[in-house]
Amino acid sequence: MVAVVKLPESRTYNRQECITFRKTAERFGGLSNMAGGYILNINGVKILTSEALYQACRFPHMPEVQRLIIAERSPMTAKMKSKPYRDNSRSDWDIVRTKIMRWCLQVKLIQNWDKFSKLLLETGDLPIVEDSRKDDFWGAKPEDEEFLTGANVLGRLLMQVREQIASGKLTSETIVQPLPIQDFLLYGQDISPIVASGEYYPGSYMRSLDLIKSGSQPSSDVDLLSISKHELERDEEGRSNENLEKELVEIAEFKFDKYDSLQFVLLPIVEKLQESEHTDKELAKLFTTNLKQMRDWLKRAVELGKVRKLSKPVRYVAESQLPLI
Ligand SMILES: Nc1c(N[C@@H]2O[C@H](COP(=O)(O)O)[C@@H](O)[C@H]2O)[nH]c(=O)[nH]c1=O
Repeated sequence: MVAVVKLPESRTYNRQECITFRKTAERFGGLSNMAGGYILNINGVKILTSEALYQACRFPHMPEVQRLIIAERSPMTAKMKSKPYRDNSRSDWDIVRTKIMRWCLQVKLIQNWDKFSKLLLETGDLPIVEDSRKDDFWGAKPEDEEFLTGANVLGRLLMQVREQIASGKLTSETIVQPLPIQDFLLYGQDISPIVASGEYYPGSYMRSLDLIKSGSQPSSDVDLLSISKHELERDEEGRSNENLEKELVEIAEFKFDKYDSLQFVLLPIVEKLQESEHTDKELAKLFTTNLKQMRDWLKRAVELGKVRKLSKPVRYVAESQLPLI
């Protein structure tokens, strides 16, 4: 069955009454996905522009193509890199692309809060329009000197995000949740919740995904913890409630603060170290993060008494060999 995608209606904008942008060097050029200076970090992967992120989202099933796109320094070249593979974009691309674009903008905002929120708010309450020579879906095309016509979906999403800032729905502390769609992946791994600092939470996060997908979006660490509790109740795999209760206690004892959200990070690392000892380099590779980030996490795990650091050579092992789950 072929899904029929309803296209948003086209509108006409008077240039004099709008904020328009075409080139990134213009006054409001930072609103463009092509704008540099808004670095993103997804699952520990540095991505130079929201354009590269958006294009990479086409290919969750082709991590090698994602790598080609993300490796490009120029956003336009990143977009060009995706061109030969476009026919292989995820099969529901036309249905999900607008949601994905909104998510990309939210990530751009959260990880570049000061600069991007300021720019968005400087647009006041004027319509925002991407002035595009050829794209009247994301932008609007000039009719003449005065008017532009198009669906202007990017401009409308930017206005939505602006509204979310003004209403306090989005703040610098917001955790942007991954979209509740199938195969929302970067380099073969589920995309994790996004925070300003770019820290990410592999492993245990997976356990919350079913609930996110079922429509119950966790909004805080507390909610995510309670998800583990739900999981606990509906576990049918023979895992005893007692052990799962223990997991919850273990998680709670990590004493997270708002930015830590360490339950997502440390638990899988500790689990790994219960199987066997590992060096920090091995762990960084296993959890696809950089060495510095992994060392920070290990330091914290050692402080919390969950992991022991061994020397000569330096390696790590879980303090407790008891299964957490
Ligand atoms: N077509 C165009 C821009 N449009 C941008 O391209 C992105 C969407 O790409 P896609 O949906 O893959 O065609 C999105 O960020 C939109 O704003 N930008 C530019 O500088 N120059 C262009 O020629």
